[in-house]
Amino acid sequence: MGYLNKASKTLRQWKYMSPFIPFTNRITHPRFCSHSRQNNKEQNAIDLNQYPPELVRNFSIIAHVDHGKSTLADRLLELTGTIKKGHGQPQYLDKLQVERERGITVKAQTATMFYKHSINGDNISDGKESPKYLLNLVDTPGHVDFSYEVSRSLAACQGVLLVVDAAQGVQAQTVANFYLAFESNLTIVPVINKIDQPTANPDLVKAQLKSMFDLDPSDVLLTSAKTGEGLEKIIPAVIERIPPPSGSCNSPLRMLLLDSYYDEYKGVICHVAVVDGALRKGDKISTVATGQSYEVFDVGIMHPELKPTGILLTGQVGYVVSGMRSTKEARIGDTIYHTKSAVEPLPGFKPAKHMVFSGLYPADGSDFEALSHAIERLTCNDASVSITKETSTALGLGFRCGFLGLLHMDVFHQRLEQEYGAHVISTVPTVPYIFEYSDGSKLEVQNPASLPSNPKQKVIACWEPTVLATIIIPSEYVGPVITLVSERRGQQLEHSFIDSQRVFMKYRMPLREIVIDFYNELKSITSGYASFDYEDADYQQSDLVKLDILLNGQPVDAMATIVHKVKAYRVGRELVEKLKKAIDRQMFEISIQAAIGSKVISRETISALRKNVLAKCYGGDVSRKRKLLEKQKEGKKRMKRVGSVDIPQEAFHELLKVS
Ligand SMILES: Nc1nc2c(ncn2[C@@H]2O[C@H](COP(=O)(O)OP(=O)(O)OP(=O)(O)O)[C@@H](O)[C@H]2O)c(=O)[nH]1
Repeated sequence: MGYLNKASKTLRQWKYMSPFIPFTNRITHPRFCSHSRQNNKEQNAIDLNQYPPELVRNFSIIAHVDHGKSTLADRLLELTGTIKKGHGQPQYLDKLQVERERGITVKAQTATMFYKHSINGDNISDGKESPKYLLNLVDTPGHVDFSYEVSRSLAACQGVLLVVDAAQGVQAQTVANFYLAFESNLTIVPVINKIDQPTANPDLVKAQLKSMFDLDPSDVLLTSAKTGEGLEKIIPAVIERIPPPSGSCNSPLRMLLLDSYYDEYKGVICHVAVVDGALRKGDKISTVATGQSYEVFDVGIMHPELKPTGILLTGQVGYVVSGMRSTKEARIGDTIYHTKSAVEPLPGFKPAKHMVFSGLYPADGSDFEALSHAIERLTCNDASVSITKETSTALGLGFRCGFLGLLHMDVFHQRLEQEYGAHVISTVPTVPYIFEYSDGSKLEVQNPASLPSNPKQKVIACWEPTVLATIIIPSEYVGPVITLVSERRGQQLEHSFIDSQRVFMKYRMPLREIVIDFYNELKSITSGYASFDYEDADYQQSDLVKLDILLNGQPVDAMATIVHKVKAYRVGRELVEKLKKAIDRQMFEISIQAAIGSKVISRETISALRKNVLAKCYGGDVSRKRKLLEKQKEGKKRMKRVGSVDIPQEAFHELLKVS
């Protein structure tokens, strides 16, 4: 997290505080124009014509979570004068609330910097100045759920700074990110950061980098983004080791669409990398996906805020504002070209793979329209979520959403609540299963409720998605970790020592087993020392059953889940026990049952009793009584009535914890 997140947050805050100005009025609106006038001045200041591809370097900072990417990015921005010194430390107050609270980066951010440097004297002996380089830096998220952001960012780069914490050494996301960069043929500049820490052991980390990735210890840079030690060597290394972009200046324009978001004043803002040719303000451009033509109203760089330059040239990374009305028109990975000159599309990206699905319903059924609006706006800035409408007998109208992982799902919920004030109930996350029936038909199931409990056709086979999981731990925790992973049906594929104290393990595991609480458990049994990463693998055949939850004999579709047969009894019992604790006593007795088909496998009963919120309120303080009743009314908004049973929102949350 760092200044780059702050810059995008400021832009978004400004957007939400301002009254809506229709798109068509934006170009002539006084506020828009004064912004443009100011930007025109800046436009004069930066002439991108001075930066042919050989003076451009595009690089990402990649690392395991918390190894210091964003802090290092802040320091590089300060060093190049892109931001003022001192911005780096207190930036927390200005970041996205969700990122600040969790201390993680969620979205990759790009910034352009300028730096004077001479490579081996660069023939500047006859009094000429060192050439100035244009550097595009991309700060990426570290968490596994957002590795899609990392792989997209790498498409605009020719090299990476692979940052490793000097005390923690190589961790699971270091391995994953190294291979992402390596497979994309990028130049890797290894950086050992946090050398100021008392437990730092750079020599050990150098040895790990050599043994795991064959990186030469003499190429490793040592830094402390905190004290500033060693930072001066980073940019020269970027310029000298990372090659310039290789596109052709004389070919027709081809730009890769890296990301897009919606701004109420400017409309859709696309982040692009110019692969070939040049783009100018006023040009007519089209996208390969839609073929629609747009005029370029504004083009520039992120410095780190949007700075118009009127032009973007081969190898440069920047932003484009055209007449696009929705981010749906700006498909990430698409190729943009000059409308009149047809081009061969760029390879683009693999589409984001949704690993986890969950239902999202308004806590108060009458808020469906508001939730729908909030989701639509949020997905404009997070295109990696898939959304389809669905209906639940228990919860009414809602949405089935696909996420990149559980953290991504949590972040999406939190942003819906914090940025749009939407109160939602989410159903137990599930993974996409495949069921095959005796008539040969196959059904992909993203919502367990859609699977008939007593199907007409016999199920002859079920498949579940698996992942290749990487776990790195100190050797003393090997025993407990092996026990945990085998309880979660993992098959060991690899087990090796990184050095004398740490072990690298690779498993094939069912995705379902890691989405629910696996990482927390892994952290807790290893006193927080384990690091974990996964990539998706194939489907495997598995013995799966649908587990229904019934309240007073009525199945609650939103609580249905699919589990492995051997775990069904334990999961059924735990679900029923959790629900018993979470549902308040009501005026009548409530039976809670878990069932497979028509067979009940677990049951609990909540005895009848009215919860009297005024019970502890002695005497006649009317205002206090009123407050309690109001609070109860507010609480009821977050209740769902299934049949005659009121289910609090927390009951749905409790179900998320049963694996
Ligand atoms: N001692 C020390 N702490 C550092 C250094 N660099 C970063 N930190 C601290 O490490 C923590 C994580 O730093 P970030 O820059 O947010 O790490 P990150 O890799 O960007 O984290 P994610 O984006 O969530 O993956 C913060 O508390 C930083 O202040 C360093 O060189 N020395």
